[in-house]
Amino acid sequence: MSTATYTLVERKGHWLTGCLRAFREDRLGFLVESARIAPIVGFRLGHRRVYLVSHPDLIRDLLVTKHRHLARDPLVRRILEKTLGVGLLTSEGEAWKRHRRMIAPALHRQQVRGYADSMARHALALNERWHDGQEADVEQEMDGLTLSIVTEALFRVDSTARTATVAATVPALQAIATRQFDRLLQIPDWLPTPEHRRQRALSDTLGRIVSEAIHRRRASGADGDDLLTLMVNMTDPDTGARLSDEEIRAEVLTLYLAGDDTTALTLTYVWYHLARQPEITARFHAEIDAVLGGRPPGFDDLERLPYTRMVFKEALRLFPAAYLLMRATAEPLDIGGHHIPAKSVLMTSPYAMHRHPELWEDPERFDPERFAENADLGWQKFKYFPFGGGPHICIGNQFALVEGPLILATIGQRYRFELLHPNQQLELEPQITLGPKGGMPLRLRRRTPAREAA
Ligand code: HEM
Repeated sequence: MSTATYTLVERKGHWLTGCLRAFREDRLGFLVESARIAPIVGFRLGHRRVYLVSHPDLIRDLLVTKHRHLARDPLVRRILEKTLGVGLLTSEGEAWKRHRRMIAPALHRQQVRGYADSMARHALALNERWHDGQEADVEQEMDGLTLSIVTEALFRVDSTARTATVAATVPALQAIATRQFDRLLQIPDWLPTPEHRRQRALSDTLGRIVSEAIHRRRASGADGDDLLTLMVNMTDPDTGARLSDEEIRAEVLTLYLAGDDTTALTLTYVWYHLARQPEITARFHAEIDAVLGGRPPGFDDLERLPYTRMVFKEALRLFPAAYLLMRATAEPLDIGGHHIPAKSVLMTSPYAMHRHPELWEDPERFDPERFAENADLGWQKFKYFPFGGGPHICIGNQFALVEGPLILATIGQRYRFELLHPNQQLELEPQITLGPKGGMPLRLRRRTPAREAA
């Protein structure tokens, strides 16, 4: 735990709204600028008192050492709860601990190994569907791909029938939650607005699919290895209790919401950068061609694809999908030698930290070499934390770290990507996650991998 005193600077804003306007108009700019002002920057967003923490030692305090004194941000929690119910992203205290303890083994790296073939198979199917010269919104394509992968990991045997409904429902629910996050004033939940009715209907549709699938698993005493069957059969190691249907339903929806577009966005940014940087693309192609020689990759190939993994990690640095982590203080708290009052919001931004000039050389450059095995990183934990840290660290991080490189290696063998025009620029749109504004239109070029395996 850090006991030193760190500088705190107050950002003054409008007497009524504080820094709300700057935060809404250019959220990333505001976070990056504030992170460079001081290790702790205090400001108001409307009536909410906020502190942005931007020093690795203090981020450790926030996520690890002092996590017991902090809760999820109540606004975020309320919006998510309407969509998901009470699951890993919305529960607190003992309830959260119990769910985490039970679900973590299902997403352990050795368990994820069992999903690797399906990850590559779905990417191969996309290769077959695409054609040379096609112009595609790569963000949408990656989103569809990761959605079908999560669906199969969750439902396995009966995933195909579910995919179409889920594919229409999950993004629509995500879009509603995003709009609600961005709103200055929340509309009371009990008001039967068209948006609330649609949100309820979509959530019910998904809930029905999950409930039917749970019912089938329970009725047949199924013994499969999909996530749903694992959840149905799970018992709490301490108490022997099982998850209820309602709890499983919430966890399935949570895994969809947290696990689908985060990975899809990271992949989207990789393809964008490969389209811009031919030297990196050439090295990437050389590695996958040499290691795979045209065959689809499997879990055991990952170890022999270090450059592919480095490319994925660098995209997670420059474009961390979870660009802003938030906590709320239930009681007064000391952070970095300063008194933080109860009911304040504490934030830290992986996006701002991953681009901090005091921590990274030439931080805006996309350079996978930073993650080379023998590179001298001068590592400080919490200078790079795309999956967060501490007890709430992303439970799907091993899933993403297997899925991402496997998709890159499968698609990279058959396609390369081109910008639609040489001065095509990327504009970011920070919502719940960090997406590209207007999608990611790119041209697909079919390629033939070198045949010989190393
Ligand atoms: C590149 C992909 C991903 C990124 C960048 C990412 C990022 C994160 C981050 C930063 C957190 C911590 C949030 C906080 O501390 O407030 C988190 C939590 C979480 N993530 Fe991920 N995630 C990714 C993929 C996934 C996948 C594939 C799954 C599921 C299959 C998943 C499920 C979750 C869940 C359930 C939590 C809540 C954990 C808890 O509070 O105990 N994520 N993720």
